[in-house]
Amino acid sequence: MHCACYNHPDHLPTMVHHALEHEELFSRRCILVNGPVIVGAGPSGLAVCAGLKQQGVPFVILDRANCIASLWQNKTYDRLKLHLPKQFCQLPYYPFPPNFPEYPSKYQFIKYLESYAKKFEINPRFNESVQLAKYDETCGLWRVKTVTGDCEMEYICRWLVVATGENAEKVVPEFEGLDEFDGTVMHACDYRSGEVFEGKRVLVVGCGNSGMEVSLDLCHHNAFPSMVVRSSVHILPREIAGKSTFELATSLMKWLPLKVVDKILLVLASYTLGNLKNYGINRPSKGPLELKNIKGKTPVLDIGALRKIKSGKIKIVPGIKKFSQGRVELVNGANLEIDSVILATGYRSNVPSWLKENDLFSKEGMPMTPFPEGWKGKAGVYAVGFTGRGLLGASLDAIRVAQDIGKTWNQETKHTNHYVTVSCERRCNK
Ligand SMILES: Cc1cc2nc3c(=O)[nH]c(=O)nc-3n(C[C@H](O)[C@H](O)[C@H](O)COP(=O)(O)OP(=O)(O)OC[C@H]3O[C@@H](n4cnc5c(N)ncnc54)[C@H](O)[C@@H]3O)c2cc1C
Ligand SMILES: NC(=O)C1=CN([C@@H]2O[C@H](COP(=O)(O)OP(=O)(O)OC[C@H]3O[C@@H](n4cnc5c(N)ncnc54)[C@H](OP(=O)(O)O)[C@@H]3O)[C@@H](O)[C@H]2O)C=CC1
Ligand SMILES: O=C(O)C(=O)Cc1c[nH]c2ccccc12
Repeated sequence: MHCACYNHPDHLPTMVHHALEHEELFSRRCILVNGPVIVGAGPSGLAVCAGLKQQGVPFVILDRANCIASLWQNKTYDRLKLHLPKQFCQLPYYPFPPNFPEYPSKYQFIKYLESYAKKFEINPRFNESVQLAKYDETCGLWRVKTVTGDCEMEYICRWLVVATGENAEKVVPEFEGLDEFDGTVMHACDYRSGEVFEGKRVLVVGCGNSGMEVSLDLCHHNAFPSMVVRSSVHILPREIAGKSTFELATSLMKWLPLKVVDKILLVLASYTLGNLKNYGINRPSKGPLELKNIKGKTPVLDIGALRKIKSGKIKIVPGIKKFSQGRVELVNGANLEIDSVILATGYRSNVPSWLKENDLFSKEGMPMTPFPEGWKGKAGVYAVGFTGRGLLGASLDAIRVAQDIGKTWNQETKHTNHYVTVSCERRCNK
């Protein structure tokens, strides 16, 4: 079998060579990486790579998709714009172009990410899905197994950066009778535009930012959305008196405890939005920032859905009991005739399915230690972009991780000039 060694350092411990000469390892193509392997070429992975590039640390970055930022390119609706003002969404070392609007569109954001990858010469290996990553104590290195097309690969490296995101997989709950339902059923990640739903009665399940914005987009295309609010939700205006609510909250947090900031936000929200109970929307008992912190539930930043709710264009309905042909029965006993269902039921991390035996991630695939400490585990494993704080949190993680890896890498290379990149391809014994 083939064994390609990327940037193979001359003085790599001899243990590695022993490990390489062993059993099943050679049933697949194996690559020895001098530097970290980064899993995921979304904003988090790209930001880490930029930091590494600046310090001269070589790396390999992998993505299961055929492009960078696949969440943004392949799994979002056309009308999507960033929710937070641009200064909270740019990645480190390379700001947004000055002509970007306050809330860039997804196309502008993708274009920026593409120029980011180009600027830092980041060339991910695409269509390569990580199936398993495991720390091998015998050689003190990570083994990262991937599948690409019909081919299996194994990367061997000292550092592993997990950047697969909080939104790696769609959540699709089970509903009684949904297989009997004869209309279109799709998850919000497959929704592009309401054009194809014109004149249709659409049940939107879920009232997070996705549910709200899909419902709003359906209104723009003359469809008839009903949105399921099974529990409660915080809706905040995107701006208060012309100033971004997120920015306001961030500034207040510097001076006041979180619970006090939450109180202020709620007073301002009720002043600007009114009492939402009248429309069938209850607020959770915990405040918006507290809930985001403890449950990861993002408050809705309203960009127009609420007006449609108030005008009755978006109907609010309670939880679902069951589906049948052409209809849904709700927990209050009401029956609705519907043509289509859009599941805006959220996303989850996929880390537990591929990262084995580590001290960093919980069984839900999120860091066990809360922000800002959850970025570093033992034995060279790192997490980037799992802070529940969007792109800003990802950037902070990325800076820390790149610096931490860069420090060790450069310390070690100071003693020797051998860490120059020698790319070699060699045949293995088996
Ligand atoms: C609709 C939507 C809108 C959002 N808007 C905002 C916003 O305005 N502002 C904000 O701050 N945040 C926003 N977010 C949050 C979002 O999580 C971040 O914007 C950002 O995409 C996170 O970047 P990431 O690189 O951590 O994850 P992702 O962008 O999800 O990238 C992870 C990458 O990992 C790859 N991957 C996953 N599993 C594997 C595997 N096993 N092997 C190989 N590759 C793998 C995926 O293909 C993907 O390309 C939004 C999220 C959604 C869903
Ligand atoms: N423009 C932007 O910046 C946008 C950002 N986003 C971000 O993407 C991330 C994901 O958002 P989103 O996709 O909305 O997911 P969320 O996890 O925020 O929301 C999921 C929704 O689905 C509901 N739900 C789940 N299961 C069921 C069920 N069985 N029956 C009824 N309702 C159910 C939840 O209700 P419950 O609370 O009761 O569990 C909740 O309302 C968030 O961080 C969000 O901010 C999304 C869209 C646009
Ligand atoms: O994670 C998201 O989806 C965002 O839109 C960014 C975000 C991070 N932290 C928040 C707190 C309140 C509102 C939005 C966000």
